[in-house]
Amino acid sequence: MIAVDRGRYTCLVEPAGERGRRRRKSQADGTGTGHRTVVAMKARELGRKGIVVGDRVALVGDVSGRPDTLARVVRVEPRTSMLRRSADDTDNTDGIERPVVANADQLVIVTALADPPPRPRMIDRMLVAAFDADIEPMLCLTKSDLAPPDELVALYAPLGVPYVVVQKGGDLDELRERVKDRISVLVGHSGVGKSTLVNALVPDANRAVSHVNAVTGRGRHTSTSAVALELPGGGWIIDTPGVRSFGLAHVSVETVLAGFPDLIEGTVHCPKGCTHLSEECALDAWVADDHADPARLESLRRLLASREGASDDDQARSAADPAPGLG
Ligand SMILES: Nc1nc2c(ncn2[C@@H]2O[C@H](COP(=O)(O)OP(=O)(O)OP(=O)(O)O)[C@@H](O)[C@H]2O)c(=O)[nH]1
Ligand SMILES: [Zn+2]
Repeated sequence: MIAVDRGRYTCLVEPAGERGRRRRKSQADGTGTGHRTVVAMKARELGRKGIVVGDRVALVGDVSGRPDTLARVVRVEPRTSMLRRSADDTDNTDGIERPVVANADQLVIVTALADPPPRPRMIDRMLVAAFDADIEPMLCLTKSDLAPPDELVALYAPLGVPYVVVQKGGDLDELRERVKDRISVLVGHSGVGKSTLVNALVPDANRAVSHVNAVTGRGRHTSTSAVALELPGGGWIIDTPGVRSFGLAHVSVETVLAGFPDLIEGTVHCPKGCTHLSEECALDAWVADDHADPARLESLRRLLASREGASDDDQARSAADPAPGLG
C-alpha cells in the first residue's frame, strides 16, 4: 500500500508472474509502470486493525484498477518492521501510538548542515525511533555547500551510524547505492532539503505524487501523509511530511538507551530499574571519568525526561506549533 487518504488506500498490484517475488529491476520511468494502481477500502472483517503505508495487503473485489472502481483490503500481511510515533511524548495515558510506516528497512534521517542548523537531539530521537522500529538508521547530511559535516560526523560515525553528505545538484551516487533495492523512509524537518532529494532520486516524483493524489481524489500535492515512491534503480523511498515532533512515549527506557550505544557500558553499575535521571545513576561518574561526551548524556536525559512529562525544546516547539499527523 503506497498512500492513504481519508479511508482510501492506494495499492500497487504486481503483474501476474512477478507476484511473490521481489522485483529486482523496476521500470525505467519510476512510476511503477508494470504495476497496476488499485484503490481500496478496508473490508469490515479487518475491524479496527490499521493499515499503513508500506503494508502488504490482500485485495478482493474489483481489482481492475479502472477509474471509479473500489477493491477491498481483507488482510494485512505480517510486518517485518513498524515505525511508530506517539502523538507527543507525554500522551502515554491512553497508550496511543501511531504507526507511521510498515516494512521499511532503513530510516534516512535528513539533516541540513546549515539553514536550518542541525539539531542533534532530534537526530538522537530519530535514532531511538529507528531502533524501536527495528529499522537501520542512516544520516543524510544536506546543504554541504553551506557548512562542513565534520562536527556531526565526529558525533555519529563512532556510533556506527552510516552517513552520506550531499548538496543540491551534487553527486548522489553514494546515497543511490544505499537506497537501492531497499525500502527507505525519509524523515526530516521542514526545509532540510527533503523534497530536493526526493526529486533528484525519483525524477518523476511530482508526477507520481500527483498521480496518487488524483487516484485518491486528493487532486493536488499535499504533504500531510506518507507516500511511497519507486526508485528508478530499484527500491522505494517513503517520504514523510516535515517532522517537528516524533513522540517516543511508547518506547521503554531500555530502547531509548539502545539509541545511545556509547553510554550503555556506563549503566552496568546503575541500580536495578534505574531511570538514569536520579542521583543514584552511575552514568554521571562514568561520564566524569571521560568515558563519553557529556553532551551525549545530556541528550539521553532530555529524551528520557521528555517522556516523563518534562519538556525538551522539540516538545516545546511542537506544543506551540503542532505537527501535521503522519499516519
Ligand atoms: N544551499 C543549499 N540549499 C539547498 C540545498 N538543498 C535544498 N536547498 C534549498 O533549501 C530549501 C528547502 O528545500 P526543500 O527541498 O524544499 O526542503 P524540504 O525538506 O522538502 O522542506 P519541506 O517541503 O518544507 O518539508 C529550498 O530553498 C532549497 O532550494 C543544498 O544542498 N544547498
Ligand atoms: Zn542509571
